[in-house]
Amino acid sequence: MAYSHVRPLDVIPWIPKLSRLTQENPNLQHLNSLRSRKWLLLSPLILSTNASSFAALCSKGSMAEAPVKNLTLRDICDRKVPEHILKRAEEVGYVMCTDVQRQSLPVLLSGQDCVLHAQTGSGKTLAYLLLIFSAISFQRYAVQALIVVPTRELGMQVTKVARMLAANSGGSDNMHKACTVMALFDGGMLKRHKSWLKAEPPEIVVATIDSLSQMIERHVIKLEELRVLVVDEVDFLFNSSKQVYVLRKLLTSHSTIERRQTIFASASIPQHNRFIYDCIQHKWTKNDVVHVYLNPTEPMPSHLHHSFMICTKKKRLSILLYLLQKDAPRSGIIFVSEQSEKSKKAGNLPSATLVLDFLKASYGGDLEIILLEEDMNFNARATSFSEMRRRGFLLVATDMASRGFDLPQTTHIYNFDLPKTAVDYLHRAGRTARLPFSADRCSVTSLITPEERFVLQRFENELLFTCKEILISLETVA
Ligand SMILES: Nc1ncnc2c1ncn2[C@@H]1O[C@H](COP(=O)(O)OP(=O)(O)OP(=O)(O)O)[C@@H](O)[C@H]1O
Repeated sequence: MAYSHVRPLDVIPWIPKLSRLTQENPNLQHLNSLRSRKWLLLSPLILSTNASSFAALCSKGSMAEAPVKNLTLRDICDRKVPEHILKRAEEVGYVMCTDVQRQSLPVLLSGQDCVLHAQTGSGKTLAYLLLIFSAISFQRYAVQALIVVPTRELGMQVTKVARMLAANSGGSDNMHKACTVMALFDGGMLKRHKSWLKAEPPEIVVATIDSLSQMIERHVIKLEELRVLVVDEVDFLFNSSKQVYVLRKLLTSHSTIERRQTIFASASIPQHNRFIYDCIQHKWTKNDVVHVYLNPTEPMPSHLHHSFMICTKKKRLSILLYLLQKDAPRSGIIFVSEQSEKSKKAGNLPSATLVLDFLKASYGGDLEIILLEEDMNFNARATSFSEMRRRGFLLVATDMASRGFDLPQTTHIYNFDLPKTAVDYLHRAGRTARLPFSADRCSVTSLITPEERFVLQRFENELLFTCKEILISLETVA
């Protein structure tokens, strides 16, 4: 079901619309009864469509059968998003709306603040970028949209999509100024950015919190003209003790809710009702913020297949090799945990090194073996990232690769080490099954010890999925 759960507090701005609709149309009378309940289920998209189509949806009683399912991006964005941006989106293959785009774009384009809460790989990035292109002026030299991201790699991806859409924004007649998108990530380029920001401020900035805070402190970036603020992977940023202070300041002191539209996006917002309450209380968003919440009963894509294999720590490497040979992934990610201080002191090798060295010595397949972890320097990380985009890969990575990475050719995820939390599991799993209209079955396989079975079971209960055990005779594995 594609409805959003909204508390009475959040629903206040919608009530007049609801009562107008029910007066106009007797089919909707039963909705009145909902008002007396503690929870109200309603869809912002439905409320923004006309009364008769709303009635049709209600009488069918299911969004799955709704006629609006086949909307194109143009149906929703026409005359709101500049024509050349829409054309460009179509050229690169963004024609039909994904579910989250269908539900959120009417809300976003109406100017309301929004919490975008939908599965990994559902297309949240394009939804907020289309809003940005509708809200900024291409003729003004000022930072008008800011997208805050947790990692440089996610930032590079968002920048790439934004630049792709903005290509040709200057128009063939050269009459208009082209829209510029600045990537502001830590990594030694900040000097050049400083002059750029002063001389010719870009319309859109994509930034990590650290670099942004440096630019704000030095008064290099000016946010007076900010129209749209997007915080991507919002739960991650609010959870990080390093980032949360700057983020709060950005939301309340460096810009104000009256002048900007605020969008928070993530596939996981634990205690989302509490979060929305906080958004309003702390004035991170306006009071009528809309929570667009898709698939609450299915937080992960349905075409994802989950399995696990029980083995001892000693056997894990050879089991991993066995699985890689059996699965023959198009591309795959092997997630390992960061090494603990205790393990470092004991002189053990980190999982990342163990797996990398083992695969380099024994894999023998066609895929490129690549490492990506927090401790790598900027250049090494950038090289790994661009290599992954060029060919099939087996990426060995810590959880830094679990948020927002969009590598659609990834068909298999392996949890060499089990993630710490269900939210981490969800984001790791979300690095596959990312092609919105594909029916390919992708998979997540966890290698666990017998003692870890109950942890995985807890994730299954929390994320509402079932994990199947792979049973093989361990003797068949070298
Ligand atoms: N309308 C569309 N038509 C076709 N492909 C789309 C459309 N919208 C998005 N995509 C593609 O879907 C993939 C996932 O999109 P995106 O990265 O925005 O997901 P997300 O919701 O931000 O996921 P995550 O929560 O993991 O960051 C991308 O490869 C993107 O190009």
